[in-house]
Amino acid sequence: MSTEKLRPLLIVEDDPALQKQLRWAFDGYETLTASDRESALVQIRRHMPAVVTMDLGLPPDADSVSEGFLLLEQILAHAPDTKVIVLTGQNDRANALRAIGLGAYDFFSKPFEVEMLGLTIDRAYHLYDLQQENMRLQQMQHPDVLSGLVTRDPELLRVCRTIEKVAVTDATVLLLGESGTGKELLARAVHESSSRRRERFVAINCAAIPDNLLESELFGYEKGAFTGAAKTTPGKIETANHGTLMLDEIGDLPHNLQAKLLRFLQERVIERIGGRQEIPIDVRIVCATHQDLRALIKEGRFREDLYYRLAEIVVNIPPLRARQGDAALLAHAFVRRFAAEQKRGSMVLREDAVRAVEAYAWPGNVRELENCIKRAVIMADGNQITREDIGLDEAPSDDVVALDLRQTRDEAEKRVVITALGRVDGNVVKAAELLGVSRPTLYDLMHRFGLK
Ligand SMILES: Nc1ncnc2c1ncn2[C@@H]1O[C@H](COP(=O)(O)OP(=O)(O)OP(=O)(O)O)[C@@H](O)[C@H]1O
Repeated sequence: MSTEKLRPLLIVEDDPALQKQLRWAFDGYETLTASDRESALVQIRRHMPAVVTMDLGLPPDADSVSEGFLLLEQILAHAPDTKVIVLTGQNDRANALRAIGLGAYDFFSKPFEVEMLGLTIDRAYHLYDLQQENMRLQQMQHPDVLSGLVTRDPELLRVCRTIEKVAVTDATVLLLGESGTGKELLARAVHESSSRRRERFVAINCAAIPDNLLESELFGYEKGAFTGAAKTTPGKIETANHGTLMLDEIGDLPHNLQAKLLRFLQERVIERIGGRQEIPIDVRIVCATHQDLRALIKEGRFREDLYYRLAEIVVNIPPLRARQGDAALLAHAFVRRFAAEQKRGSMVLREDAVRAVEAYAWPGNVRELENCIKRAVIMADGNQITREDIGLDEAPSDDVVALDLRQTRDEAEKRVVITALGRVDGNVVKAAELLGVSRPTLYDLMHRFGLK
């Protein structure tokens, strides 16, 4: 049996018989079905299918095409690269052309030949793949937007690859990580790598604004909506229209605004405070928090339904202390950057400073390290930055990773030899077999390590 994963194909069709026929005909794809607009949008958000076939006449009023057109617009607003193939009624050329005008990929009038539809679907996937590949190549030509991010940690490098992949979709991204780990840096990277990069990136910190002002900050207000509302003012959501909105510290969003944000995410329209007009907004949401949202949900402080809307893609950013080798790497990079900014010529970190940086736990993560190095560059007398300039305690020697390869290897070998001898109760013949070395070699090793 082939283990290759089938590609998702969404079939939006309210007639169960036709739905079944299409599923059966296109079993080379992972067919997903939806019989109305709401469930189709759920499938789109969840699976991001490259190709969708949709009936224009959908419930509640299957005789009209209004739901179908609304769905078409919503699919293309959410995932503009999706290839939507519209199925119209007989002799319904006007609606077919209108659908194409709105961005549909192709249309078929019912009744249609399933084989023809199949060919069109295959071609749509092919075109989609070409366009994605093209976009990827273009991005390679425009240097990596993550190039400002310094890391060699495998976990964070994986995060970067995820960011690059999801950036080109319109999926909502939830960044989880301690304060100062680089959440805003990655949120900007999502924006810069997306097709929205020429539009605005707007960030709002939900924890930094008093609850009573947050609603007007987010949704804006009309002139006269409350005392002091001297003129109509758009909120951050509206300001970010067509671009990316970063909701930082989303875990601190008060309950009433959680409900309001959820409504916005479902309907993608806002009403300014004191306003009556619904304003459609097309914005990509990236949110971030250092809090454990699942724990907040259990405590009843965060809405579960909102969590699932926001957590389409969840990215966990490791704290600096868990990233291997990153503290020293970043410290060197920051020295270069701040020395250039302060016009201090070339500056270097002395060995004792590097050891201190490696040994410290950095509870404030990269931001703390950045501030610390900036201060040290200003404070250092010569062009060498010492541990004292950095203001960290002397590194306790056993906390520092030994960088001597021979010593590390010796220690590891000694540990393994001792373990092997212990396991076979000191029998050298058996221990040599266990270790896969000859008896004389084992005697040599035991001699070297002073083992009897
Ligand atoms: N890997 C990295 N390479 C280079 N600079 C970094 C890296 N990570 C973070 N920074 C820098 O560290 C500082 C803090 O990062 P950022 O503001 O993105 O963190 P944050 O997680 O959003 O913090 P908070 O939760 O407190 O808002 C910024 O100046 C950012 O440019």
